Amino acid sequence: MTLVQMTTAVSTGRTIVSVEGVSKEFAVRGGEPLRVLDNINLQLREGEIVALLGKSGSGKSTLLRTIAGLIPPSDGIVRYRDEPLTGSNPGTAVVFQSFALLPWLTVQENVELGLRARGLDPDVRRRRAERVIDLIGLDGFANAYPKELSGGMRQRVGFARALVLEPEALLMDEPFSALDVLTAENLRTELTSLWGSEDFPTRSICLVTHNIEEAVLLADRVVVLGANPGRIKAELTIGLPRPRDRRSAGFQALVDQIYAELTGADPAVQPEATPLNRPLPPASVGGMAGLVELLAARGGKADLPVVAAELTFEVDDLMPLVDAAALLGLLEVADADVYLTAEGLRWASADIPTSKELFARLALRHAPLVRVICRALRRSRNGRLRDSFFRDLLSGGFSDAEANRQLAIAVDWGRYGELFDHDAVDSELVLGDSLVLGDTKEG
Ligand SMILES: Nc1ncnc2c1ncn2[C@@H]1O[C@H](COP(=O)(O)OP(=O)(O)OP(=O)(O)O)[C@@H](O)[C@H]1O
Repeated sequence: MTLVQMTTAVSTGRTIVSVEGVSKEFAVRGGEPLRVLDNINLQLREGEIVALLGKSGSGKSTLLRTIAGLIPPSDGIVRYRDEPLTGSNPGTAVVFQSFALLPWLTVQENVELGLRARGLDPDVRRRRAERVIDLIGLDGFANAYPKELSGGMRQRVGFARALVLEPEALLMDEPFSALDVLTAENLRTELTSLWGSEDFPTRSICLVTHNIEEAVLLADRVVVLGANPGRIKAELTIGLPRPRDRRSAGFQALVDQIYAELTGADPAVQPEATPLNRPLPPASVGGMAGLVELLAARGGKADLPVVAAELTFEVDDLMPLVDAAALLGLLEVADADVYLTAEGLRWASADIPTSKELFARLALRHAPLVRVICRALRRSRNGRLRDSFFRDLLSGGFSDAEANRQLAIAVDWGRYGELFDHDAVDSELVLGDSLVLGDTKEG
């Protein structure tokens, strides 16, 4: 782990939650357990906002749920105010990405829900809920039902429902990511000003995000998790004064530095690549081609935050494309710069048949799921296999939605390389006629 002190030290307040040597494994149907968290040590202290940042699948949500006491660690201990947890964490409340509101209850009833579970008197419940509804800008909506509210207002209810419990530590799992850009930005700003106000009961916030800018905007400390299994790769103190200016040089330097931490290979972990431990980043061939062309037009090298800003995207929006192209060996990442490799340069200037052939070779070499599908199809009787066969294999390590997504990405890549295609009528994958398939080494 690297420890990077950026500016002044932040709060040295008392520890509210302490995560000590926590590991978490999930059982996998018919396979080795999946180790999602590995020896995590982390403290949430009074007076600080901590952002947990990491790529998809690095175990951020699992860590948050472990801190909340919603799932027990396989190893290690989580303490609230020095006491080991025996169930849900009494000092925390969680805001979820999906809002998780009960549609048949009004705003007021949704907000009161957690207080009801704590057995509070109805009058006390009502008064506390009204106060929070007011605080979070929902006054006038107490009797509305969730379906009558916009996404931003629904997430306000999500916040109110957590805050009414007056948690010492507020845990938030990508609370802004289901909102449109402007609404998300407004809510972030409001959260910052609530955090600075005297009547805000919460002493510490732990925010899960995969958005680097959001982490730098909000947090006092950013904890970067690496994947397979999730380990703390780096910890950065963000000492920029609030309110923070995304365009300032200091802000951008931190974004660059965290980007480098996030994409840098973790030398301690070199697992054998399989479809389950090396998922395909969600990027289409067209998207990768666009990125590679853009880099080629700049002489094969670019600073990612600059490219993102020019495209009016955030760096995080480009990351799946960058990850996918890096996985295939089309580009390399060093610090915040991306460079086309020799293969990347060839691909950028190839005619279509050459481009397809090169892509097929790279996908077979570097994309485990593409390789596994090709191998199975070549060994099948007639070059065809039901898609549910692969979906079932993937569901050993992924949710159903993620298994479908992995298969869809593999089909997009396989189709472009003419390695295989999907026959939607018969729900089968069908071996393609790429010349590359004749190369026994790759098959
Ligand atoms: N209950 C579970 N059973 C089995 N595997 C699980 C379970 N919960 C999470 N996982 C697996 O653990 C890994 C980490 O998941 P987690 O949701 O914690 O990651 P994350 O970093 O929050 O990802 P994202 O940014 O995509 O939400 C994933 O491979 C996921 O499929």
